Amino acid sequence: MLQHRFPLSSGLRSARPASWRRPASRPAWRGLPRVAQPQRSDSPLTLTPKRADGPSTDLRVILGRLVKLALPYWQTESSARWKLAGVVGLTLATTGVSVVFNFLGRDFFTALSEKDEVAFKYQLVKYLAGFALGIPVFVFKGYFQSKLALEWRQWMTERLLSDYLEGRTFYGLQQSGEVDNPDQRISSDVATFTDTALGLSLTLLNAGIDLVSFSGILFSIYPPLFAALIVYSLGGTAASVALGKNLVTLNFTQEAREADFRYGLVRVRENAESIAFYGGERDERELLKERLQAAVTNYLGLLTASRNLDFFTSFYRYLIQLLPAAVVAPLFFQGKIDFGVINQSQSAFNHILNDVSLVIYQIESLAGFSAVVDRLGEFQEAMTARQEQQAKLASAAEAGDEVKPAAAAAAAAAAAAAADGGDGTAIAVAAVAVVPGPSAAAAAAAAVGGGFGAAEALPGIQLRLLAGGEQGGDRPAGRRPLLRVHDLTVVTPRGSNVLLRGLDLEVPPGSSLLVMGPSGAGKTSLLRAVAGLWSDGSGRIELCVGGRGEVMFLPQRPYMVLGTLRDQALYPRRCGDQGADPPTTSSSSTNDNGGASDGGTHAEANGASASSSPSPPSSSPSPPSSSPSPPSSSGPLPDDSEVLRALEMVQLGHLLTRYGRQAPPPHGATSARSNGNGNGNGSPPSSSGSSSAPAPASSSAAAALDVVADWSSSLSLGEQQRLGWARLLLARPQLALLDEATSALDQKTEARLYKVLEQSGITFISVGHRSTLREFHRELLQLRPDGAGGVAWEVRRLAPAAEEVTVRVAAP
Ligand SMILES: Nc1ncnc2c1ncn2[C@@H]1O[C@H](COP(=O)(O)OP(=O)(O)OP(=O)(O)O)[C@@H](O)[C@H]1O
Repeated sequence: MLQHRFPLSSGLRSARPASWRRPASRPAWRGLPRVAQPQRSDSPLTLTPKRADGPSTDLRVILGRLVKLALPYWQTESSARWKLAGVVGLTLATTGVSVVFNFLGRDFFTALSEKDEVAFKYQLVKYLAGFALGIPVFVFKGYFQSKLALEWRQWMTERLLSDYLEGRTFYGLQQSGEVDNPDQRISSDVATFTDTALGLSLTLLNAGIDLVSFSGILFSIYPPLFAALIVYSLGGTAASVALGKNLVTLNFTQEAREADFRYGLVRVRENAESIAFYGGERDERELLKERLQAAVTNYLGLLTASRNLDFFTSFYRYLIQLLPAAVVAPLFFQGKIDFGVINQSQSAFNHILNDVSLVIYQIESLAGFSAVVDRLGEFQEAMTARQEQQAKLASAAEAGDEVKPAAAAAAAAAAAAAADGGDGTAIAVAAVAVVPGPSAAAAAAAAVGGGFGAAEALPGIQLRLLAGGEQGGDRPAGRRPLLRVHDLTVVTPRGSNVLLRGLDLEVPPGSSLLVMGPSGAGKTSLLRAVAGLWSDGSGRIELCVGGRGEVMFLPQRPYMVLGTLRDQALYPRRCGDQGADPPTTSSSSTNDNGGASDGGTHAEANGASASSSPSPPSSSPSPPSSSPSPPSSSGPLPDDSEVLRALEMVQLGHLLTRYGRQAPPPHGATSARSNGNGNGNGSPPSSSGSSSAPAPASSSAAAALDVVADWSSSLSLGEQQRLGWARLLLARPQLALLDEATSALDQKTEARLYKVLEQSGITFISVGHRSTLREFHRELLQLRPDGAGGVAWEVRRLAPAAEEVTVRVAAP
């Protein structure tokens, strides 16, 4: 008899790696890949801290997550609803075809038993015709179902991706370690989810209709047989649910262990050179073996649990095989039914058994599926919580809420006290507040107790992106600070350690600030806070720039993207979305400070520090005439001539020669984006690209821009740093944050790069250890241990050297 039931698996699943699948011979396995639980945080294999509980086994939680994950696609996409209706129609048709086959089979076997050759031939033809018409229904149903699942998967993956990459959620999740292996969840778990959710829903629907159709048939043949079947299958279902319960946890764990193993291999690939230099192969092998062992051990547990369940399901399945024939046979012997009816009852019986025993046969698939639902639900909830938290901070910043007035008042009092003490050098003083108030109390506790857990009461750092007129009160445009830091306390993620406390700072447009201090003092963390990456702590950071794209960060080891040399130079402007997405800001508007340097004077007293910043030195440069003033980070993409010029300016011309030789033959012009410009006069690249009279870019140099290589391993660190500087010159943000961005360069190159940067009019803040950096900056923020486990800070004016003066200093 034709078996009409199609398994849940589809083409999608077969595209996934086959590792850890159960042996194909095992009958109960319907192909769902194993899904695992997050590891306990005490596991030596844990890459990031993970939640301490396991997967949820609460049916209500799982169902709630299932609905939240599944509904949006069908609610949003009307075309998907139509397609689903089509697939449901085909599913119903398969049941209809099954019923027809059931009757065809009855007549076929009856004709056979009656030795009626003519009737037999006729029934045979009818049966074959039924195959010809019915089988395509099954095939098309499977095809369209898989196609719809694939479309759903694409939609859902794109949605998760945009949530993940929006508002730097990916960074926050990585820092907090809330969810393990997000990559696995986005790629493999979504595929499993859509594939199974659709397959399972249709299977359930099919089973329901099937049950109704064949119950009628079986009931009409022999009601006691029908009743026995229902009792048998319901009892079996209850037993299999009890036996298969721990499969959810085992599946959950398996997925995480496999992801950890894979991630270990990826790290070896990404850090091949360092590992080779260290000769760390043995350690890597041991680590990978440990991870493999963890996956194998869990899988053995999974196999054992499946084996035990299989004992039950196999007995259940095979025990019942003879029952219908045995029960109905007496009726045949009594001549009450034809022989074909025995076959028909067997077929109907199997159908109903499959329908009612769905849970038993699919228990392992269901266990895997609920683990997937749990992982994806948890992931989505973590992203939503993070985005809500960011939105709250942004709206608090927008409302201009004063987060800690008590602390500010205390700081002002401390400032006054220090001024009374009068040591003659302190123009402004900031202090850790010592009056009651959540953040003040936490900061004070941190100062005394080393900071662990102390930051929990801090309300978070407010980062505001201001319109030009908002900041600086009645100060004229162009004299308002580009960056203003007010009473800032920075705390490491999860509040484990308080770093800077009560920092007050102003950076005027066109100015430059050098941040120095011992390793671990919190220099990079300050930049993270300014860039909006860290929001744990308290205080306010105001950026008077045109958008988030107007702040650019240059790390010590620049990120090398996959792609061409041009892609490297233009990163992250390739997609033309710069300036968008300012999630942590209160307002996004054009800044009237622009990139122009006016030597902005800051004499404003702020609430916390009674500051009276002196004017920046008179030597502060006006933007050089060769350097176009407005920032272009939101302008059109630089063309090839500008890219070439920027690379020349950061002394990477040799790359153009080297890669120009390897470049593929030019296609038409040098490049679609090339305009043949390139003046090579050493001026910063112009966003207009037409104001200068450039020499034509050599075609081989321009062709070098199309070369694709593994840039992070084929360029030296110094070259990568210079490429980072080229990015900066091309993006021309209003504010650049440079974190030891010249550490791998010789002093001559470093001096040249800073000169070009200063000429460009970009305001910059550098973090560094070399004393030679002082000559390229106007102010210095010096961090040093305060002797009580915290960090004291001091702001000094640097140039001209003879007039160096302390501008602000933290109170002891
Ligand atoms: N993601 C993190 N989670 C917890 N602590 C962190 C994290 N990142 C940094 N820290 C800690 O915060 C402190 C300050 O780090 P930061 O990178 O700001 O120091 P730094 O002054 O830039 O040091 P260096 O000069 O060595 O680069 C260090 O003690 C560091 O261990």
